Amino acid sequence: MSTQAPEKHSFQAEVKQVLDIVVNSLYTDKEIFVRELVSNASDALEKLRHTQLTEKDIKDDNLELEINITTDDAAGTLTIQDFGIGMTRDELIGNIGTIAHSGSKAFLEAIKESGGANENLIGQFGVGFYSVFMVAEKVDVFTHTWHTGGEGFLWSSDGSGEYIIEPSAGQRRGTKIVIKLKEEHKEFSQEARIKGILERYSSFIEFPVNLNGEKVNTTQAVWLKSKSDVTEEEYKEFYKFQAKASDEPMDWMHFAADAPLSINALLYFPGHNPEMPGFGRIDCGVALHCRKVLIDPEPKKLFPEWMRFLKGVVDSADLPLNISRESMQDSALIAKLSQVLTKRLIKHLADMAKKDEEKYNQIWKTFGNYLKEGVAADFTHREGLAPLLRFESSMTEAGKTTGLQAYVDRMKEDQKEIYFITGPNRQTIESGPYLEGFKSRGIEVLFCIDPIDDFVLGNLSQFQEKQLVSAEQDDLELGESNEVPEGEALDDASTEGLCTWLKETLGERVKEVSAGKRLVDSPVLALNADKMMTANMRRMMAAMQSSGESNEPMPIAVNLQINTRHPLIKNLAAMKDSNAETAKLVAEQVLDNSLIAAGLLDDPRQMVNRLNDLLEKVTKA
Ligand SMILES: Nc1ncnc2c1ncn2[C@@H]1O[C@H](COP(=O)(O)OP(=O)(O)OP(=O)(O)O)[C@@H](O)[C@H]1O
Repeated sequence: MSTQAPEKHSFQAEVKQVLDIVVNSLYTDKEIFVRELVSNASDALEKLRHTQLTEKDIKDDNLELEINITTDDAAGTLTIQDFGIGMTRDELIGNIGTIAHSGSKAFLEAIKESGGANENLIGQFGVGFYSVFMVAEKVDVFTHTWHTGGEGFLWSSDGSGEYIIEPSAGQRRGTKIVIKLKEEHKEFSQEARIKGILERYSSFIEFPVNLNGEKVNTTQAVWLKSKSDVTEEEYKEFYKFQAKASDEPMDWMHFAADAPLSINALLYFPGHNPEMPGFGRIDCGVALHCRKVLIDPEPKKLFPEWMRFLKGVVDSADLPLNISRESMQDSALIAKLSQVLTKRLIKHLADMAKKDEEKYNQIWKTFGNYLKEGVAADFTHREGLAPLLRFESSMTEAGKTTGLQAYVDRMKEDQKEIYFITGPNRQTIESGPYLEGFKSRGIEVLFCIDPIDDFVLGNLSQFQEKQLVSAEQDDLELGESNEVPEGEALDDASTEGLCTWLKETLGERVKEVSAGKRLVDSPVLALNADKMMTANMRRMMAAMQSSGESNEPMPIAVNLQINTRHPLIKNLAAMKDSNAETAKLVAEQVLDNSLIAAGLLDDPRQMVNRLNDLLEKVTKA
């Protein structure tokens, strides 16, 4: 028997804030608290089942692993009891008096950012239990931990700011939550109301759920059934239950195999991207089971990092039941599981891309960034993932994409490389000078509009033994143009003279100046002299540096190609001898124009002053 007296505690400041939001504004749909508490009860039973595998001194070991719910509309109460793991006094304080999860702060910020109520947030940040205070006048939590040596406690609160904890003798193992309902929410003490909710939310709970002594769920593991026995509705409902989601899944993959491993997997593509910008990486949301017993709800090594957006369940009868989460991390079995499932998922996507392009495009729009991350970082599956990449290109309509395979299929026989151009959007790429040399030769170019695209293609480096090459690169062999260029070109001597003069005049700012074959309409083109770094990589590195201590612009090395048919270049060739002072200003300006088109001009101030000088000269006449 304990000698501890009732103790009053204050909720942690953050809990008070969370409570305030949860109670006053978060949910319009009050009934969600039932789902939260029943799911906590189920988690507690799951933990107990796991503990039973390794521990001996389990209190009330003969108790059924079940959830008992009772309603009492005369008293206006609802009681949810499980014979699960229970809580010690410290666990009570740690789990439901404070928010131990670092998620609490993120939750509060997410609420602020999203501008208020958002039901998706609650599951993600683990404030589930507190939802009970939307409907409760008072909540009593009676609990006894699983260990025979432990004690029973009562935790009690009206949710306003404080709670009490006192010893409570005669408790059975597990947790019993007695909810005294607010007058206006008495409906939740009616059996019919609760039954309706349980039928919707609890049908997938792995333990019997009894309402006033009658079982309401049909204990079933959807992932172990054969595909033909599961309806579309069941798949969707199971997703909502498993991922604690309120949206519908975009797609799912239900897969069973006996060799090389026994695997049953049900993997979902959520209805939206679960990773919110600014909130860091999410953890893997696919739970690992062994013959229906939960081994780990968020196994770290089950999948490569880029697959973290998936939800669902993997069950393998080959896993030892008592495998610990730690030893699981290094298990060869897990590595094998991971390999089989990852390959299978990639195949699922490849099949979808072939059979249902529209659906695949939707998946690509929402989860494409994860697949790109896979290509960039997952060496093992890079080759499998590469055909799944999608880009706009010079041969697609705006907003439509193409894959690398389709690009290769369209390539002309003499084209050896796959080309890509980086830019902030399609319009900028199309109006820039880089594309014209490709267009005039009928060569397709992929548009890298997402800042990480050229990094991804750089890492992939080749597709079907064809090099992936940035169109900014200087030494491209594009072959002869199909278009007959207009106008006379400068003769060789004048061209050489102009190139030498430009190099002297522009000094360190250019590495080489030459007459280029790529240009059709533009006077000059700045080409990347640095093979290792595209202009976009340079921009990204500059952005990283400017957020650090150094603000020095990164050195630029460009090779300048001139279009010897362009009137501006021809005029300049003459002007350098007749009016050297103005010609120098024009040369500098022409270089800056090409750097702007390349996205390489760091500081436009000098250019603005020079333009003013030039305008002054023009307006004088
Ligand atoms: N019936 C229960 N038995 C044992 N422990 C419980 C029970 N209900 C809650 N807890 C403990 O309280 C913690 C907090 O519960 P809460 O519902 O607020 O968040 P959570 O369940 O961790 O997160 P989420 O709701 O996102 O799953 C749980 O992690 C668990 O440790």
